[in-house]
Formats: sequence, structure tokens, C-alpha cells
Amino acid sequence: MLQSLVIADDVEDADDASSTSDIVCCETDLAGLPSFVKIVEVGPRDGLQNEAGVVPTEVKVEFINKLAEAGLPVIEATSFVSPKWVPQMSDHREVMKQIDRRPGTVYSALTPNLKGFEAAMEVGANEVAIFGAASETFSRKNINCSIRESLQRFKEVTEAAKEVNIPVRGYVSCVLGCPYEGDVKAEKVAEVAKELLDMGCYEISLGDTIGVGTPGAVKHLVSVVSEVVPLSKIAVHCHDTYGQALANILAALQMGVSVFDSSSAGLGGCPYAKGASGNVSTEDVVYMMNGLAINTGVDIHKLIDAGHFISTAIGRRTSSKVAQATKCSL
Ligand SMILES: CC(C)(COP(=O)([O-])OP(=O)([O-])OC[C@H]1O[C@@H](n2cnc3c(N)ncnc32)[C@H](O)[C@@H]1OP(=O)([O-])[O-])[C@@H](O)C(=O)NCCC(=O)NCCSC(=O)C[C@@](C)(O)CC(=O)[O-]
Repeated sequence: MLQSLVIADDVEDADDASSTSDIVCCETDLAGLPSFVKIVEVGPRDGLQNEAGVVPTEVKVEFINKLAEAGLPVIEATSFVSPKWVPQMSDHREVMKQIDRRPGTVYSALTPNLKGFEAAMEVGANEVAIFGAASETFSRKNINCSIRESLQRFKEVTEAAKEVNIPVRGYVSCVLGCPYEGDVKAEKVAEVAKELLDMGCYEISLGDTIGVGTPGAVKHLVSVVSEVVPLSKIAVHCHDTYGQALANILAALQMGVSVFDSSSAGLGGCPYAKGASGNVSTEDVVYMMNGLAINTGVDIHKLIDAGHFISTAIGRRTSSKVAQATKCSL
């Protein structure tokens, strides 16, 4: 049975603080948490870009439709990148053309340059994302240019997007560590994040690309970045390589972040970050938010069904602990 904790009444009733230390602790921890968290589902893009086999377009389309049906407000459906670099996303046009458009759902796509942006516009992306990095080497390996050059290309995208009123999200990768350079300074992340904000990104997603972060590091990062990017515009994107993702999300939540990226069934990884595991699973994030009485608008049963669908289709056991616990895994 899925947990659905009701905590508010218990906390209010806890008038004898000295004899109910667990409840008082609960009250302290929960104070100030947002009542709504936006989840950006990246499974169809981040999740499937790293699959060794070809995932048929119709499977991607059905996966996206199921995610929309589950109530995910934003679904990153694909990426308009070079098919030579990421062949798994080469059916980007077909995916965008074939998905059902659920009213109110945002269907977004990664666009590294103007060519990608124009293609995404032709097939009706509601939103696009540009993706930079705080590590020079990762930037070159991932998008074949320096951080400075990438920002110039991104500016062309944000300017074109402004003309057609398309919101642009900005990613910064390697915010807590780089697969090539190791430690990454929070100040460097803040510098890139600020540039993305200044060129018009409405939200900046901080990517722990290789999942090395721990809650203390996340708190430090959010505190440094929030000096230049308002907290309301910061999102956190955790991979779960070291099993820290949920703890990291809770740490960010306590800092005031209310947007989190995740991937159904915990799919995912970047082809240019070898060894990194999938994103935190959306099922586990939603379960945690439900337990904290934070609304996400997501129906966890339908979400588990979507995760089960894609896991079965690609022949992979779900990484979601919640899906495993509810026996909806392979
Ligand atoms: C950025 C480029 C294109 C530069 O690649 P390039 O080779 O430097 O680009 P170019 O301008 O010299 O063009 C070379 C060829 O690519 C084509 N091309 C050029 N642009 C496009 C485009 N938009 N769509 C389709 N084709 C394109 C272009 O037309 C040309 O084709 P050719 O003449 O050789 O046949 C390349 O490096 C690339 O596609 N990289 C993909 C990187 C990627 O998708 N990485 C994974 C996503 S990022 C991620 O996962 C991290 C994130 C966001 O999740 C957060 C986190 O966890 O940290």
C-alpha cells in the first residue's frame, strides 16, 4: 500500500512539546517547506539518450503519453542534437509530432544551438532547454565547444526564443563534480548560472551529472548560486550514482528550492559522463513529497504504471525503490 502521510493535524495537536520530541522534530523540519513542488520529468530524454539499444519511436510516444496522463507538468520529450552524437534521439521530430498534447502539459526539448531550436519549433515544442556546464572539459566533450563559446550559441537561442515567446530553461552540468576534472567550484557554477539567467532563461537547473553530491555540498551550492539566481528560479537535477539523490533533494528543499528534475523508473545518464547512473526516480521523489504533504499534482499509481511500461519495453529492471516495493518492477 502506498504511504500517504497526514502530518499537519498531528503537529498542531502537539501541545506538550517535551513529551513528543519526534513530533516536534517533525514540525521543525517541515516548517517553511513549499506546499507545491514542480517535477520536471526527464525520462524520455535524459533517460533514453543513454540506452544502448534503439528504443522504437512508438514506445517513446506511449511512454510520454502515460507520463502526461500521470499529471507530470513538464516532460522533456527529446533533444534536437546531432544524430551523429546521440543517435538515440535522432527520431526527435517524429516523437514531437506523434505525442498526444495534453492540455496544460509542457513538452520541452533540449536545443544546443539555433539549428536545434528551429527544428524544435517546427514540430511544436512548448519550451526548450539549453545546456551548459561548469567544467571546461565536460563542455568540450559534451557539446564540442568551450564554456564561453557555448554561451554565445545559447544567446542566439534565447534571442530567437524571445521573438516567438518560447520559454527557455538553462542547465548547468557538473555542478558538484566533473567526470574529467573532479571538483568543481560552486562559484564557477554560479557564474555560468548567472549568465544563463541574464540571457533570458526563466529557470536554471543545477545538474549533478555524475551523482557525487552529498547534502552538505548541495546546501553550499544552493547558497552560493542563490546569491545570483533567485531561489524561485533554481531547479535541482540529481543523478543517483552514489545513492544520495533523495537526501540531496531534501537538502535543497530545505534551502527553498521547489523544482526538481527526475526520471521515471530512474532511467538515465549522459553519454559523455561514463559511469554515471540514472536520474533519481520520479516515483521515489513523488513518494517522498507525498510523505511530506507536498503537492506535485502527480498520480503515483499512474506514474508507477508509466515506469513499469518503459522498464518492460526496454527490458530493464526499474531503479525506483517505490516501484520495486509495490511490485511493479520487472
Ligand atoms: C552540440 C553539437 C551539435 C555540436 O556538434 P558539432 O559537431 O561541433 O557541430 P557543428 O555545428 O560543427 O555540426 C556538425 C554536424 O552536426 C549537425 N548539427 C549541428 N547541430 C545540430 C542539431 N542541433 N541537430 C542536428 N544536427 C546538428 C550539423 O548539421 C553537422 O552535420 P553534418 O554536416 O556533419 O552532416 C553536438 O556536440 C551534439 O549534438 N552534442 C550532443 C550532446 C548531448 O546531447 N549530450 C547529452 C545531453 S546533456 C545532459 O545529458 C546533461 C543534462 C542536461 O541532463 C544535465 C546533467 O545531468 O548534467
